[in-house]
Amino acid sequence: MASPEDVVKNAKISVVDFAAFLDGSNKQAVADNILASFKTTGFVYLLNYGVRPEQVATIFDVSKEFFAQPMDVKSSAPRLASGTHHRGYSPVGHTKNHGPSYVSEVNERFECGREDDKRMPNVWLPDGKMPEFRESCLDFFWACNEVASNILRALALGLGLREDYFHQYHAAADNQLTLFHYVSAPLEVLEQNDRIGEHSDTTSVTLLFQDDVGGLEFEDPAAPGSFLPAPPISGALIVNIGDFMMRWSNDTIRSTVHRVRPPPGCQTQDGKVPSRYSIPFFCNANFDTVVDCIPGTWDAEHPKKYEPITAGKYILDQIAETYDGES
Ligand SMILES: O=C(O)CCC(=O)C(=O)O
Ligand SMILES: [Fe+2]
Repeated sequence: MASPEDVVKNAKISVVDFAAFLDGSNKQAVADNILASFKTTGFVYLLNYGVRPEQVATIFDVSKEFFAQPMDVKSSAPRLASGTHHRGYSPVGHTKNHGPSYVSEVNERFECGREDDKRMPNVWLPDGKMPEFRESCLDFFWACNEVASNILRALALGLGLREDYFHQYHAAADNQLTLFHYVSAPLEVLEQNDRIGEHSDTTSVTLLFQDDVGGLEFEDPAAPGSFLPAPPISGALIVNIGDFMMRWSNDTIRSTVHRVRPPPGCQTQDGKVPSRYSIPFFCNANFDTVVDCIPGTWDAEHPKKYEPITAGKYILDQIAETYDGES
């Protein structure tokens, strides 16, 4: 794993210690640093973001155990055929890369949300299979929801707004937790089929937990079309802004294109790139609340570029395209 110092030297993403925001000792300075990183790269690394390392380790263990189940077990919690129903298990090949090559992506995933979401009910394993799985996923979902709320408070302060400005727009927790398993595969296969293709997220903010394998890359804001690594840093969470927040901020903060490739110089095992596990948490504004450009992001000289919209309409229109709709 890279050290924070290496990342600061080699990449453009800031590494920010969130402790002084959470304990209230230096909120504004932390908020300003986070906002500055979102404006330049769309990403930030956060240290001391408020989740115990053991809780993160536990969900990675649970994820590994889930993906190690036989296919008939995993498939007994299938993602539904609708392209917009992002719940349950999707095997390798069920998503397409929307980048230049439009090939299948070499990952399997499990997606879930809050348990009382009537529009998109969760899809769990049948009773008796990994009995702790549901509770572990939901515990981690709510831990992530808390982290995201704190980041949105920092973002509001950075933007010169009331700290709870974003709260009312995210109170529904219309969020999604995804467990990803990028399967081990020969390098040639991964050179022709992305682990995850170039995309930007549709969210307000995304939290990304990754193991120590690496391979996440983001588009260099200074050189569109070329990518820089966002390597794992021990104990740090990666946070990135999504398209909805970029639009909401009248394009004053960036949603940056990113992808997952085999990590540069990775050691193959038996000619194969090692598998990788990651856990993104997609934090969305309430699907039913109309939002208009954030105060302070527009004025007579920088008029609003966008009409008011709900996150539900915006996001569902976009994610329907990501799945092939046949499975
Ligand atoms: O697995 C990763 O590192 C990135 C995942 C990602 O970008 C996504 O699911 O939107
Ligand atoms: Fe993403």
